[in-house]
Amino acid sequence: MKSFKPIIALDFPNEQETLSFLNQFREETLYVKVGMELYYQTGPSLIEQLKSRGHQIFLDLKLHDIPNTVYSAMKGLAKLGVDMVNVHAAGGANMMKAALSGLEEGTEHGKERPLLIAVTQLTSTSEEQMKTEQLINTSLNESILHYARLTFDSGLDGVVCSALEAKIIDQHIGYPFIKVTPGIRLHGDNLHDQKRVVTPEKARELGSSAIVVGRSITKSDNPYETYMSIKNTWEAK
Ligand SMILES: O=C(O)c1cc(=O)[nH]c(=O)n1[C@@H]1O[C@H](COP(=O)(O)O)[C@@H](O)[C@H]1O
Repeated sequence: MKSFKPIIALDFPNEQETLSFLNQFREETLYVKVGMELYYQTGPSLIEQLKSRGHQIFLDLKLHDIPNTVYSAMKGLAKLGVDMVNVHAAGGANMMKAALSGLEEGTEHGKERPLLIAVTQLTSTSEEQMKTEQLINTSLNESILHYARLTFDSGLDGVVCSALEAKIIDQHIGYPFIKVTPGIRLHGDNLHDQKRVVTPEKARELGSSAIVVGRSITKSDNPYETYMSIKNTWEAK
């Protein structure tokens, strides 16, 4: 199974804040996540800078549109040479297959295709919300497993879910299938927007392939030390 460093979510509003945050890490090469907040302000030029500093990149734009649009968008994103991208599994099997074709066709000859994963249920969603707002009348785990199966059958590399669901996915879906898990909180964190949360230790125990950590690092008093301590815990497998 591929092993990933903890992925730092660079949820910043501009390039300046992002680079000054990264400067604290000196020579350390990181796996970073660029999401909508940052990418919509900085676009491909920031991606180039991150690559030139040696960082690996998860470009988290969560595409969800008709298959043709997602195909064309992915074909363009493949040219950025990032390591991982994502879609929403709720877009359906045809959309996910179109995303994969776009990526395959857009990847430069001789280069590796970015990994493609699909969001199952956002980690900010509770079972109650899923039932009342999405009108999905199964358990949260059933819904996540259903989306994970659809993702696997569509040929993608893995899913985004909470580490709480990693085991059930492993039990029902063949390997290798990546479980990228945000919703990571440290003891003492005072952040309450995510609903399905676990600590890095617990995520490791539960079989997560990669943890995504944002504010617990970016808003900490000493981001470098917080990151290194999470990394040490994560790597003590
Ligand atoms: O796709 C994601 O990365 C994602 C999916 C999900 O279900 N939940 C989730 O929190 N994320 C992202 O993971 C990061 C979590 O940030 P923190 O809550 O600050 O650790 C954010 O950048 C979210 O956009």
